[in-house]
Amino acid sequence: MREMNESVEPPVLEISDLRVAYGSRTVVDGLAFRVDRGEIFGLLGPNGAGKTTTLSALEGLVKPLSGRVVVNGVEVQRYPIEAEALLGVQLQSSSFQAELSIEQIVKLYAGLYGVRLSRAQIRESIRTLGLGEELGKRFKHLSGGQQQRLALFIATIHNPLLLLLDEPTAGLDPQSRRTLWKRIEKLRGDGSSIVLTTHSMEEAQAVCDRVAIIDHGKLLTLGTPAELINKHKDDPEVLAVAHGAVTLEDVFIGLTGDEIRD
Ligand SMILES: Nc1ncnc2c1ncn2[C@@H]1O[C@H](COP(=O)(O)OP(=O)(O)OP(=O)(O)O)[C@@H](O)[C@H]1O
Repeated sequence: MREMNESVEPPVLEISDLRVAYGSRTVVDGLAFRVDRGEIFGLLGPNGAGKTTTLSALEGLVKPLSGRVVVNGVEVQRYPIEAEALLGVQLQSSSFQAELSIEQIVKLYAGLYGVRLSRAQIRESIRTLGLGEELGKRFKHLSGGQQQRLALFIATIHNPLLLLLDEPTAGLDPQSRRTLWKRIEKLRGDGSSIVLTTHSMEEAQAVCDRVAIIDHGKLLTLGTPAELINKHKDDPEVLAVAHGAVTLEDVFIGLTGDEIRD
């Protein structure tokens, strides 16, 4: 029982009954979950499950058929500008201006977000990203890992409360993945909450505090990786795909099936 005077922190993100359709096709179908302060929350699902669409609705980029998205008490649909200031979104590499240098890109986005950074501060941030040597390099000439590191930095330049990352480690080698995870965990340590998608169940099991597995736009299960393994380890569909100790990947495949999605 909570004490009467105990203060309860509002969730950083709360979505309820979220439904999104493209034309007549409903691709997010009644999703509901909450994310607390300092959580790394994984949104998992096969190709086409509705993960990116859900993130787009959280960002206010697509208009839901129904449901509410509330970021730290601010309803995204009603107060998009206020909500945007609380959100950090990692842009795809293709969204950056390929011909600009790293320094120009940092300056540009600092300006767009209204963050005042001196030239020395910009250079120092770029150095701490491990990109000091690449200061004048054009974005298009950076490696995939360097581009992802820069994209994560830009997404967090205004210290957002909630960070939305769509497959942040896709296509990266193990070294770059580790570096990026360390940065994500540091951001969590500094007080941000993170919602991310990944197709790596191993990563999700290792890094996410809680995960939601969705398919066909519907929530199938939600909890810490250990809770989900415990809850589903005796499901016949999970046992059928497990080799030895049940993993989060076994739970994922058991619940979503093993047929390939388009
Ligand atoms: N702009 C769009 N117009 C019409 N249909 C779309 C659009 N964007 C996505 N879809 C469809 O909506 C469904 C959900 O797509 P979404 O990109 O949200 O899935 P996802 O879980 O992120 O998949 P992936 O893991 O492949 O990135 C898919 O069937 C997709 O083809």
